[in-house]
Amino acid sequence: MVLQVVEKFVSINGEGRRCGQLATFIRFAGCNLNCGYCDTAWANDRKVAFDPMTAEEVYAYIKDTQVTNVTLTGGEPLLQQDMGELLELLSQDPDLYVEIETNGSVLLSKFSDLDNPPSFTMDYKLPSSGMERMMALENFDHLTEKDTVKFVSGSMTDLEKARELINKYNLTEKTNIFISPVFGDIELESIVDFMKDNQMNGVNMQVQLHKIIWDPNERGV
Ligand SMILES: C[S@@+](CC[C@H](N)C(=O)[O-])C[C@H]1O[C@@H](n2cnc3c(N)ncnc32)[C@H](O)[C@@H]1O
Ligand SMILES: Nc1nc2[nH]cc(C(=O)O)c2c(=O)[nH]1
Ligand code: SF4
Ligand SMILES: [Mg+2]
Repeated sequence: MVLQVVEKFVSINGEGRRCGQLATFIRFAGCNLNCGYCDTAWANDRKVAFDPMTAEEVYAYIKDTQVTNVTLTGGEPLLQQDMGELLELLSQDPDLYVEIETNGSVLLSKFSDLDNPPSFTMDYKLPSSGMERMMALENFDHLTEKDTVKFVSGSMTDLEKARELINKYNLTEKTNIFISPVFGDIELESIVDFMKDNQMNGVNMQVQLHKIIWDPNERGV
């Protein structure tokens, strides 16, 4: 079996806890969701061209970059059949900090037997994505202080839902929380106002940095 890699590159991470730091990105083909706002829908096309790579080849590429932060993304990376093998391999290298972006529909419990698990950045898909029904709420029980829940918000309804979930599942006590705008779809100030109005302590607002530096549709950055 192989991993289906649609692009791999070094850039600054434009999202998450290590935003602004160099990272090696590996983007995998295919996704089980179809979010209305998806900025990488091209990677989910059934006919997308991919590089078939073994876990060892992906690891060799990462080491070759000499960049120690790694972001595995997609598409939905946790749907790759050999992802367990890759995560196992990466987890044995103490020099690497590995993040994996995942869409909230794949059970994280499947990956809980790793000795040194990656940092999971798990989206909860809010109403404006059109995919909320696919969310596996039990994933909230598997997140730790190493992980992140991300709420990509495109409307006030989305923000309300994020607030409700943060409170209901006590998420600020368990893990890191980010609220990000669906790029270009919501007034940035309205997110800050919402956070102020609702005393959202311990929550980070974040705008995708790479979309400010480069053209928002640019690939490989
Ligand atoms: C393309 S997804 C790939 C990983 C995984 N499928 C997921 O959705 O988390 C990577 C991240 O980009 C975010 N994203 C996609 N389109 C976006 C947009 N138009 N504006 C802001 N964030 C977006 C997703 O919500 C996710 O957090
Ligand atoms: N620079 C940059 N940072 C990112 N952080 C997460 C990304 C992603 O697509 O998952 C991403 C991306 O595509 N580019
Ligand atoms: S889950 Fe991620 S890759 Fe899949 S459609 Fe949604 S944003 Fe795009
Ligand atoms: Mg992206």
